[in-house]
Formats: sequence, structure tokens, C-alpha cells
Amino acid sequence: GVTGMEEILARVVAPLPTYETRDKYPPPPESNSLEFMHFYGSLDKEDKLGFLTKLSQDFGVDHKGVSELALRLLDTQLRDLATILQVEDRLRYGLTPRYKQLLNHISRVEGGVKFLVDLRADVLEIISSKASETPHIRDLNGTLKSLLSEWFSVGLLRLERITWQSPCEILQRISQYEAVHPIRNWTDLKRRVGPHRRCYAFTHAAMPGEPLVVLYVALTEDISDNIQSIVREFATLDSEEDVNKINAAIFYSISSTQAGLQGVELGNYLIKRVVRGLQSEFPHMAQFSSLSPIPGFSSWLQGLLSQYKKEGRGSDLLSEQEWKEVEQATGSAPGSTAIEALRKLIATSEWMRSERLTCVLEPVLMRLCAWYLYGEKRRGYALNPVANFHLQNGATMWRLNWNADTSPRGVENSCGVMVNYRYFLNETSKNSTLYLQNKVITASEQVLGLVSQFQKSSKL
Ligand SMILES: CC(C)(COP(=O)(O)OP(=O)(O)O)[C@@H](O)C(=O)NCCC(N)=O
Repeated sequence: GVTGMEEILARVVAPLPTYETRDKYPPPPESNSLEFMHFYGSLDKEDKLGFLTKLSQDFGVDHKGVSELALRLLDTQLRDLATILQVEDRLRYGLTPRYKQLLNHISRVEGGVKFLVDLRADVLEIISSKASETPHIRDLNGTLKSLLSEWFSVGLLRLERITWQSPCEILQRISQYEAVHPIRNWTDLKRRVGPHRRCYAFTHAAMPGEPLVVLYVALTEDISDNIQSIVREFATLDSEEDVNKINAAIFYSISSTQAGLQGVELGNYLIKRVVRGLQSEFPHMAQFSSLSPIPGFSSWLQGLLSQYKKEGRGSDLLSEQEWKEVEQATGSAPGSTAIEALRKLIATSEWMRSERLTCVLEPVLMRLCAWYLYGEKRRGYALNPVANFHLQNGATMWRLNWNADTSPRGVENSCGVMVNYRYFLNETSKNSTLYLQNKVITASEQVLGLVSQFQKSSKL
């Protein structure tokens, strides 16, 4: 109950030592951390929200003390620098939330880091579900994120290559976590860690046996334009002797496994670290690219078609000739019924079964998909989350591939189209800065050509 929460918190969240005694203060007993972890673990979702709200509100920053220190800092502006630095340091210390010490102490007990990763996952869920509007919860998230970013910085992570000889526990875990192209069975898994394949994970000493982020790579002759050739069921497990057949590394799946580490950018660091490793293993390898899904394209397109139907602007999406073909193939009357027919075709993937529709729709869907990836934005950044991820890393939106994922999921989610985000190694940092600061997307001629085709046909 509530009193139980307040009682526990008052007991285990030790008050912040005074500025003078901040380094001399003996750490509180480990039992405080263990009791906090045990108590929190016993709460249900509802009570966790109440508990974290109380923790962040009543055991955070001493706002009154901070404003007094801020005033004091203003008063000392005309004083000597040493005094100013002294007061600044007091202010810096005064801005430390009371609970931050407890989080630090928890990180030192067995399983404490994993507990804090999961705690942040709960906090992120509270924020995203808008279950609580208090700004204090955001402060708690900020404090957790900055602590976790320090503990999970690249220098403290271990790069593990996962092979068929890896412990079953790890192989079982990575097959469970694989979110992009689900692993069907042991044969499939064996293939993905076998010849011409690499599988890497970052692990951390504080969370043994737990892959934090997993990257699957295919070693190929040139940059893959379809996923079936990479994850198809049965293929020759040929050896890797013939090195001049290995010129490219294709990242075809990456997944982070800890929700609480969102924003710590592990995937980005893993890709860069794996690239360096592959370059030393294959000195002549010069092509590094993803082969990425385009989740959300189909549903975005259906929304667009409905909107254009309402506004009677079908002609802004397809040319006269293209609409004629659609009307003939679907037996629909020109105008809104044709748009509705097209919308339905895409929703049911029916269009894939007709040869004629497929060749009519290829240029249409390719230019719409290029616009979806390049033109559609959210707060200025790419709307599509996978595009946003690779563009933040400094990759180039390099090539759209038709008929790249013919699996039911691939056709349903993105009309079978996939995209290569290519990593030109000496351009990634420049591209990343351009994207993050100026929201400029670096794209290839092929992509820009498709985008301008879209803009011409929709008079955008
Ligand atoms: C794409 C991923 C790996 C990026 O993770 P990461 O680099 O840690 O970024 P972030 O989560 O720190 O923003 C992550 O967002 C993820 O697992 N997404 C779901 C699967 C996918 N590949 O889209």
C-alpha cells in the first residue's frame, strides 16, 4: 500500500550528504539496495507507476535548495573566479537527484545493472503510454539514461561472434530475439551462423550470457538486392575458401534486446565495430550495406490513397495511362472507384498475382516508396524508423529493390520492396552530422530519380 511505499522509500533512499561531507559519507548498507529491488519486483504494473512517481517526485532534486544556490551564483558574478567555480560546483552537486545515489549503489550489487535496465524499460513504457504526465518521471528517465550510457559505453562492451559452436543458451537466445526475419528452425539458425555468414552481439560483464544487440551479416560478391537469397531455407553450405567471391558485407538484420537501453545507440556502435573487424579479416572488402525492410510503407500508402480519394486527386498519384491500366485490370470505373480498387489490391496483395498489374504498378510503387522513405518526415527526420536509424549512423539511402522480399510479410508490409542503406566509410560521420543537424538525407541518384518522378507526377 501507499504507506508501505513511503516507508520503504524514506528508509532506503538515503538523503544526499551535505556538500562538505559528500565524499566522506560511508555508503548506505547494501541491504537498502536489495530491499528496494525486492520490493519493486513484488509490485504489479499499477503499483510500479505509483512507486516510481513517488520516487521521482519526493526523492529527486531539492528545487528550493537549487534556486537558493542559483541566486548565490548570481551574487558572486563579480567575485574572483575561484569563488565562482566553488559556487558552481555546489550548484552542480545541488542538482543531483536524491535517488541518483541509490541507483549508483544498486548498480554495484549482483544483478543490479540488469535491474536498472529493466527499471528504465518500465519508465519508458510509462512515458510512451502517457500513464503519467509528471515531468519528474522524465527526469528519472534522463538520470537512468545517462547512468546506463556510461556503463554501456563501447569500451566496456564485449564483441562476441556467435557461431554454431557457441553455447546453446546463446544460440537459443539470439533465435528468440531475432525480430526482423524470424528464424524458423535449427537448420535456418545453423545457416545464419555458417559459411558466408557472420553473427555478432555486444555483451556486458554485468549481464553475462545476455546479448544486448545482435547483428546478422551476409558475406557476398556484391550488394544483395533481395532477402530470399540470404535467408532462403536450403542452400549449399559452401566454404569460404574462394575469397574473391567475398567483396561485400550485407547487414540484413539487427535487433536490440533490452528495451531499457533504447537511446544508448548500441546498434550504431555494433555496426561500426563489426565493419572494422571485417575489414581486417577481408582487407579487400569495400562494400558495406544494409538490406533493410520498409515497415509501414503499405499502410502509409493505403492512407494516402484514401486521402487522395476523398480529395478527388487520384490524377496526382498515377498518370492517365496508369489509371487506365488499373481500371482495365480491375474492371473499375475511373475516379474514386479506381482509387478504392487500387487501395484494396494493395491491402490484399492481390496485385502480385497478376502479371499485368505487377508491371503497371512497379514504377508507381517504386516512386511512392522512394517518396515515403525520403519525403515523409516526423519532426524533420525520416518517418520510417529503420531509415531514421541508418541515416543517423551516416548511411546513404542507396538503392530501392523491387521484388526484394516476396515473403507474405514482405509483400504485406512493403509491397515486396527493400532498401539498401550503404555505409561509405569515409562519409558516414559527415552524413550523420548533415542528417542530425540539418535534417538532410544523403541519397543516391537512383533514389533521387525516383523521388523526382513522384514529385513530377504528383505536382508536389
Ligand atoms: C534498430 C535498432 C537495433 C537500433 O537500436 P540502437 O542502435 O540501440 O538505437 P537506439 O535504440 O539506441 O535508438 C532497434 O531500434 C531495434 O531493435 N529495432 C527493432 C528491430 C529493427 N531492426 O527495426
